[in-house]
Amino acid sequence: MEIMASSSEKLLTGLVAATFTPLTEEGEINIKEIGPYVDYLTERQGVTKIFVNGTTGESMSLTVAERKLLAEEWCKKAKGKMDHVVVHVGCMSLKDSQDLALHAAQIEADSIAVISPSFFKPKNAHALRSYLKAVASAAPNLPFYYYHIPSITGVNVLVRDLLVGIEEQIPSFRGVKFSGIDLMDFGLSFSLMKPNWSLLYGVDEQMLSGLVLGADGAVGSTYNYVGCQFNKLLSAFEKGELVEARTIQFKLQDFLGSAMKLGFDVGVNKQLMVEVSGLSLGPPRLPLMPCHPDVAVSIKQKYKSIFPQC
Ligand SMILES: CC(=O)N[C@@H]([C@@H](O)[C@H](O)[C@H](O)CO)[C@@H](O)CC(=O)C(=O)O
Repeated sequence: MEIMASSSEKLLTGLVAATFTPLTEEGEINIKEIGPYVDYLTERQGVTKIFVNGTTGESMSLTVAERKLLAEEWCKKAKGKMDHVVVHVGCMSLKDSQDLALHAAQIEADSIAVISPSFFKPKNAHALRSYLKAVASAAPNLPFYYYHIPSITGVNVLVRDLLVGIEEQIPSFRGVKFSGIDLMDFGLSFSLMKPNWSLLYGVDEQMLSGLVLGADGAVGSTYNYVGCQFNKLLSAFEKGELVEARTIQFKLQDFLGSAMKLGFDVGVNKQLMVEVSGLSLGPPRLPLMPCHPDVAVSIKQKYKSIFPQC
């Protein structure tokens, strides 16, 4: 079995934006918007790590060919400007995931992440580990992350159960993107962590709680447009300035609380990114519905009142 050279490998830490997928108004991939998107994140938000083709990127609504095109363009445009590109390669079919994992290695992505299949669900940690191992084997030299998001997949295998012995099954395993709200599972997972793994938290409105428990960083959709504030939260936390860190966290909770009352979902979130960044990202793909203009305007007003400097 091939073992990764790990001496030069950096831990995945800090803020990682889960990117939206730019589409044209007709619903095709809008590849030309990716360059400006990378510049917006690095120059305006101070975000230099991205998680592409994930939930926010509507990966499960895209074809394998579209996902390859996107992954390739994100890697190309991020080169020399960003520090890390994680390509999410999870699919319903193991073969598709293996194909995408191999492709991610060929285009020199920094790492891959895999969500659990959710039509036929793994029944337990052993089944999920076996599935992840089969995907990872297609790209054995790429750092590999499990993407835990039970609210969407309906797969409730505890991360602390999944991690048991996983390094023997998947030598390229490097950690978890934990987009769940079970902070006990998150906390107990740390006892199984290896020094070269990262545990990244994925519920933006509770990021500070994740940090308090030991999160190495955070992956989320809102870091696309409030990354500048959340970098401040991270540095306040690192300096032990908890009051400042809480103040920023409460602001995001205030903002998202209002957005949720208006039906916040990936479609609304995407439109908000359009309004805030000026990028042309198009509508979401069906079955997600485009955001009603009045909703976007009202959420943007709230956004501007809370985050005037972003
Ligand atoms: C369910 C969901 O979409 N969760 C988001 C969060 O960033 C979420 O949008 C945020 O916490 C607001 O609820 C991320 O965890 C998803 C994500 O990182 C991804 O797009 O892969």
